[in-house]
Amino acid sequence: MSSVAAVLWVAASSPNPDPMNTCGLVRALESSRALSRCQNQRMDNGRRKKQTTKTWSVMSYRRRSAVSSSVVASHAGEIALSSEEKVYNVVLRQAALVNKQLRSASPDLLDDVKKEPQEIVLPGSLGLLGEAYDRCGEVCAEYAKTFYLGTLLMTPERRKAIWAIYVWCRRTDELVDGPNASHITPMALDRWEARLEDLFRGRPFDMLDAALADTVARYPVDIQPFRDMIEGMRMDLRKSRYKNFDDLYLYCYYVAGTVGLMSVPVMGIDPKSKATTESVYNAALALGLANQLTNILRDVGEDARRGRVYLPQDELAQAGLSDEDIFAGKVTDKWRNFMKMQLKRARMFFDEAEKGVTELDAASRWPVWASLLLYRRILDEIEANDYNNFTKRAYVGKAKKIAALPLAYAKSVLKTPSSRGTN
Ligand SMILES: CC(C)=CCC/C(C)=C/CC/C(C)=C/CC/C(C)=C/[C@@H]1[C@@H](COP(=O)(O)OP(=O)(O)O)[C@]1(C)CC/C=C(\C)CC/C=C(\C)CCC=C(C)C
Ligand SMILES: [Mn+2]
Repeated sequence: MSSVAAVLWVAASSPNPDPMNTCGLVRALESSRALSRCQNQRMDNGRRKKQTTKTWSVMSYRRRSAVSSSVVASHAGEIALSSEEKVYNVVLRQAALVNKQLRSASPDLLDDVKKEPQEIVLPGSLGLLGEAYDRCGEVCAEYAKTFYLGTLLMTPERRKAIWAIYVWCRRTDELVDGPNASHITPMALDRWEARLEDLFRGRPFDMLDAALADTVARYPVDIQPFRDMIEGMRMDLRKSRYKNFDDLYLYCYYVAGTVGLMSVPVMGIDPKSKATTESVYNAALALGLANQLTNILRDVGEDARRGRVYLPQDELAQAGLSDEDIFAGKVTDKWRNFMKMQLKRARMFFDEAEKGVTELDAASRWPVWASLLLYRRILDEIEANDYNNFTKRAYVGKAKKIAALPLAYAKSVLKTPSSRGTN
């Protein structure tokens, strides 16, 4: 197994977007990923590849609720894929990449999984990769303290990789949500995507990209969810209304479901798990969707003040509501009833996600349970605010947050794959 050298080149004057202003001079890093490849192979050894069959529970809820059909017939009579089906193809692609890793008997399994052998070239002085990961950890600790603490339970290799993914997601979000958001154009997002393609080819642009380049070379992480998150940011630039849930589903997948698909290849699946790889990825997707739906329900007033209504227009109309009611911001019975339905759907996605957390590698379960419980609590707070999400921000207080942590820990140790069905 060869150790790999990597180059990180950064031009301070480059036109490339740099959401966290980390551009510096040309740097050189070297990484030896031989050891981690072996560890990585071990992590899923013993887990046999399983038959992939779709679990349709959330989808069937959507069918029952007649919010939108799964397959949409176009005017020309062609069958167009629904958002769920488009997204499901990405789930299958990611699950296939992981399964390919499981099947591979070669110690150089990742070179086998990835289409071409990875060589990250970082000219100049060597050995800065550790520094790059440390910086990712600092960013993570600064932006998401609880989550950062949770990652400390993971193995050092996995924790660093999750930090690198977190930082890339945060930087991507900052492009459209950060202080320079008003200057961001679709062209800037195209450049950000070109940087992404480069880092997946082992040509990172800066230090933080180099950490991610190293991560995606070590773990079976597909590029598509990353491309799709950028697509979500493009969507945010060009669109401020969602005609139905199918439309909203795609947006939620782009900006949050993708995070689940990026994270699980690093977090790992418990070798004792009897679940299919695909079902675990579906659960990861569901947690991202649940989080984003919750985010949308919490921020209705704030978004309206920015001229944005993420709630499905057809469902608003069915409830006898319109954008004007949202801009007026009055909590009426119509609004309460509408919100009850929205909360119910978000909770169904959380329920779907729970099935998958149990299947994760033991050390990864706690941070995921903590994030799930804390985010789901926001829905309870919306209820406690009598559905006033126009002027009150649903917030989980410190005491409730702290109380959720041991509960998350208990779930992560008591709900194990082998005791599934009994808990
Ligand atoms: C353990 C854990 C939570 C790991 C995920 C780590 C990770 C890579 C997080 C990246 C998050 C991020 C910066 C996303 C960018 C887009 C974004 C901001 C999405 C919203 C997050 C909430 O952030 P916030 O409340 O700060 O929102 P504002 O920016 O203020 O508007 C999202 C709502 C989505 C985040 C989505 C997740 C954390 C998905 C989690 C799913 C998994 C980790 C998969 C777990 C596996 C199973 C099997 C269930
Ligand atoms: Mn945001």
